[in-house]
Amino acid sequence: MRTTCLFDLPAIDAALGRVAVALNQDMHGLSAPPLVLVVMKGALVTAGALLPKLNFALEVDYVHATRYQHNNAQSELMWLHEPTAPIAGRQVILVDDILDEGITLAEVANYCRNKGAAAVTTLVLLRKDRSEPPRIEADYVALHAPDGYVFGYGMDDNELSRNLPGIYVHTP
Ligand SMILES: O=P(O)(O)OC[C@H]1O[C@H](OP(=O)(O)OP(=O)(O)O)[C@H](O)[C@@H]1O
Ligand SMILES: Nc1nc2[nH]cnc2c(=O)[nH]1
Repeated sequence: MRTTCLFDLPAIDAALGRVAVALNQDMHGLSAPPLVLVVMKGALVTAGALLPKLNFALEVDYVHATRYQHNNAQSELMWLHEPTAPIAGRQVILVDDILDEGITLAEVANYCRNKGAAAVTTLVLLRKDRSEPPRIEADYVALHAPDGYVFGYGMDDNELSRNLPGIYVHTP
């Protein structure tokens, strides 16, 4: 099996730059700093690259929720860490690495709404273009990829390869 690079670092950085410009415009002039919630672990690298491109006052916290083991989706989302920052009444910006079936992002967004978030905005590095639509669409999408398991730039391949400097797929 070979490994093929879908997006290298300059392509990812340029795409994150484009969504940052849009987010900066949309969040300009808010009355209170929004809460950026990073969905661990996959969004760690995306958040690290995105945050310095944002030019408005914001607070950062994280949620750790997972539903993929050994590259396969489980039906249940497992919550490993809930955010500690206050959510009620705030604008929340969810940052995740990948939107696949959309179950993770939909459940985390619902969690925030149930905690009383004033608004929930979603941003993903990569939207996987599957035949079935995801449960939720992201408000900001940096890149699109065809269906197939991707890894690198925070995304794991059986828990490895999150450190790869690009987004990759296995090809026969
Ligand atoms: O749209 P979905 O089909 O729900 O999949 C997307 C989720 O899957 C990955 O997380 P994973 O559960 O693999 O945990 P990880 O972030 O620790 O890798 C990814 O980081 C997203 O959060
Ligand atoms: N690493 C990784 N995690 C995912 N979570 C949902 N889809 C994927 C994928 O293609 N790769």
